[in-house]
Amino acid sequence: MGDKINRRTFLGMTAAGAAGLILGEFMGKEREPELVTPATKQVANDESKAELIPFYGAHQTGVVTPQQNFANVAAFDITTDDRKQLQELFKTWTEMAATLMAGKPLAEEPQEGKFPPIDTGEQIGLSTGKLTLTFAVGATFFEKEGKDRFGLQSRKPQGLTEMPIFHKDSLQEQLTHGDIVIQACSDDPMVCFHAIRNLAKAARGVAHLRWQQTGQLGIKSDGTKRNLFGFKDGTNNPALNDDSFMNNNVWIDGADGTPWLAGGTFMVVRRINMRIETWDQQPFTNQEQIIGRQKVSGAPMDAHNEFDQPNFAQDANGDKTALDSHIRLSNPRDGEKSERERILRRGYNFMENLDSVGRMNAGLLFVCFNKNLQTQFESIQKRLANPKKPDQMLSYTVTTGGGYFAVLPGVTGPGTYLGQNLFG
Ligand SMILES: C=CC1=C(C)c2cc3[nH]c(cc4nc(cc5[nH]c(cc1n2)c(C)c5CCC(=O)O)C(CCC(=O)O)=C4C)c(C)c3C=C
Ligand SMILES: [Fe+2]
Repeated sequence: MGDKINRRTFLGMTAAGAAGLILGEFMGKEREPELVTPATKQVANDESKAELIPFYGAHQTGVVTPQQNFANVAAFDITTDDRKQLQELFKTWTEMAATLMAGKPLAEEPQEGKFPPIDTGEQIGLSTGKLTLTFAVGATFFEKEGKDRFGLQSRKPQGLTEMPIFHKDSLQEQLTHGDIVIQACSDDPMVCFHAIRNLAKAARGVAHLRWQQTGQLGIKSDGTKRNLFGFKDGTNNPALNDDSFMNNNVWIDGADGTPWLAGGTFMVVRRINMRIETWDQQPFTNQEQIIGRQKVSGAPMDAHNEFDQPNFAQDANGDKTALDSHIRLSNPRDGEKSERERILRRGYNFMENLDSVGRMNAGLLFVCFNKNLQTQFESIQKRLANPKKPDQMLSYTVTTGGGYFAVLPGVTGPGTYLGQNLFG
């Protein structure tokens, strides 16, 4: 950081504004020869070997990006009622996200000794681990307790509500909803943490953290990863390069009635605690019946290989795949209707300390993306949580948090920012 910034101005600004100014200066210098310190050199060397995920594009990253091994999902409550400050925060976050995903520090080193560091520094020397940052807004961003908070109420996407309470849910207020959510994913959990920490730091005075949830997958070079029930999870997800699927089922287009959201999608987050100890007492064959797939191979109950399709039409009574098994209720394969309902899942396992009664506090941070919350996620979820014929798995899970969010369209290039069409 040079001496160009008037310190009094810096100290008098909101943190978000100040960070924006500093970043703006930093970003503006990108084309000039950079000061290469041992720290930046180390990052550059590592990144030349590793892939960086490009920040700019029609869609945000972290949706169809192949899953990294770690996630940190953080929800924020907005604390200002000043629309301009909020808009400035989104500009700042845009620059920060572009910088972080490019593997660059948020401030040049060494930083000014008289002031708190701009960049907290724990990522120095680490590869970004294909860091992606995905920004989304909740229903209360637009309207809270009937109040049009920022003059944006009329822009609230149709169908964006607070996440309803489904049968057997036990939502905890401090783990649920939020005005804004940021999903950070990377192959290094420190990189996820660093990103969320610094984005939260830059938001001081404008928004503060409401909840934060980490998640992880087993580190495995290829193949479908497993959840904490020990089953392959993600087998029948759509292929990430299936553009036709993504355009039909995931990406929102202008025709959806919310032009500013074209290129975005809806994100569902469900923090689902799994009753690991109870599950572990279930016989092997029961576990397979509950899920509706073979445990080791991941194949359907009536087939041999993981990616074979089950034939439910030939198993009307559920002799092979139980009618109330998880996969049969999730996707009954009823033709066109089932195809239209399909979602893109991108969840992570979480494993925390014991809960207050000594059980393992572990489960699935379920994340999915879809074009229409009601006709896709909710339609599936209502079948799984139908009190008259619930998913068998519901006896082993309880959802304690999460929310519904609208993922903003991508930032197409420098000079534009996240949510520009929303504020504009
Ligand atoms: C409402 C959506 C879903 C929730 C919530 C959910 C929770 C959940 N799922 C598993 C484990 C598995 N899910 C599997 C498949 C699967 N799950 C959903 C939806 C929700 N799951 C769908 C749409 C599907 C695909 C069904 C299909 O098309 O066949 C599987 C099987 C392997 C796979 O295809 O991924 C497993 C295993 C857990 C443990 C869980 C909550 C804790
Ligand atoms: Fe599932």
